[in-house]
Amino acid sequence: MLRSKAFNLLKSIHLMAGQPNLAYKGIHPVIASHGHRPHRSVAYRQRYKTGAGSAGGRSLSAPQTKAMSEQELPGLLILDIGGTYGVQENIVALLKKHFCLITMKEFLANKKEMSKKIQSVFVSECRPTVDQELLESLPNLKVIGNSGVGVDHLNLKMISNFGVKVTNTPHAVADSTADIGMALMLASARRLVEGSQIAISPHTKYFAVDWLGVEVSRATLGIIGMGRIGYKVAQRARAFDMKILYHNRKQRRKEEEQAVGAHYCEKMEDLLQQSDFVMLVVNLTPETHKMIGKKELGLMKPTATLINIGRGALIDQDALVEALQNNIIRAAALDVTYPEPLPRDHPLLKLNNIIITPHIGTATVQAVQMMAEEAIANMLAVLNGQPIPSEVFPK
Ligand SMILES: O=C(O)C(=O)CO
Repeated sequence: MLRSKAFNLLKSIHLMAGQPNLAYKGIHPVIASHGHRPHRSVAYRQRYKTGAGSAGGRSLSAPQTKAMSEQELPGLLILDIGGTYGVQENIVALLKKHFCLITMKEFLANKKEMSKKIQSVFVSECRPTVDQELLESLPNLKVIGNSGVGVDHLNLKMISNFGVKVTNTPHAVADSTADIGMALMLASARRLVEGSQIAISPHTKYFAVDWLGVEVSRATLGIIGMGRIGYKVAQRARAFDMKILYHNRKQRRKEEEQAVGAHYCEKMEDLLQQSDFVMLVVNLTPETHKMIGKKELGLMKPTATLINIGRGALIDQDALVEALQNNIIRAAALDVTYPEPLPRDHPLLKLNNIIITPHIGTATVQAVQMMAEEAIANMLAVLNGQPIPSEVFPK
């Protein structure tokens, strides 16, 4: 119901703007209009009322923003500027067009005054997060804008009890995360990391036959979680002539299934038994926690590879270590682990049939920019009392 409402909304926006209707293809106006260029389309401005073309509501278009002093803009709490957890300078500049930025340090130094000003918090996936103490000290907080799709680091129920909304950025992350899934699959299949290490090592005598890989082309890919990202993975896999299986816990996706020629497996077990590559693309919830354990790994082919671009805790890592050590499965390729990063003495790091990347699903110049834009649009919608493009609700 909600999905179809959102779909119709996006559809009408595109029609209004005289653009081809991309919404049905899963292409969000932000992404569709931006590509690699930081340019806002009319559709984007109308939709999110951030540009000169916006009408009705409180527009934060360039002239109005100019007229407002920084102090008049709604206060937005960010962790920091720069550094490991901080917001990058270009994103700071973007946020500053619409908000009066307050860093955590500034907030803590002057809690009394700052707490009244702060109406929104900008958080990044998996970063130090919003706890009860912080919520209690922000009486005017209305929205937490998460930059990223996964919100498992936020206690949605508790936040909602404070009357605060949470939003995420499912559209902005989809392409880059699907790309990293493909990159991990290809890298693991063709043993790219090992190959690179050998090529740059002092040994000059090496033979490709010593580290044969497996082919991705025409192999069977089992996608667990055919949501927006899973579907994008399937679209890419089609170009490799892969046979695509998928399993969704709740909802069969017939339209997407037909569009990419995927086969639905009602039972995850069937997918695990038949796939050469199994890719996890699901959110972490109590139901999906450790959904891949000893039993599930045991069902996979000994020649199969497990790829995880969801969250680390979807997999029982002890069981994975055992499976990789005993060649129960061929290999694993993980963009996510728990914790992140893994302790340096973790047994997963001692294996040679694994690739681990440091949660870089959305680590592209474009995705970071688009996530910030989507988060801004969400937060402004909440503050302006407008329909919220991507709100996340507690279960
Ligand atoms: O958007 C997210 O939550 C991600 O983790 C992408 O890698």
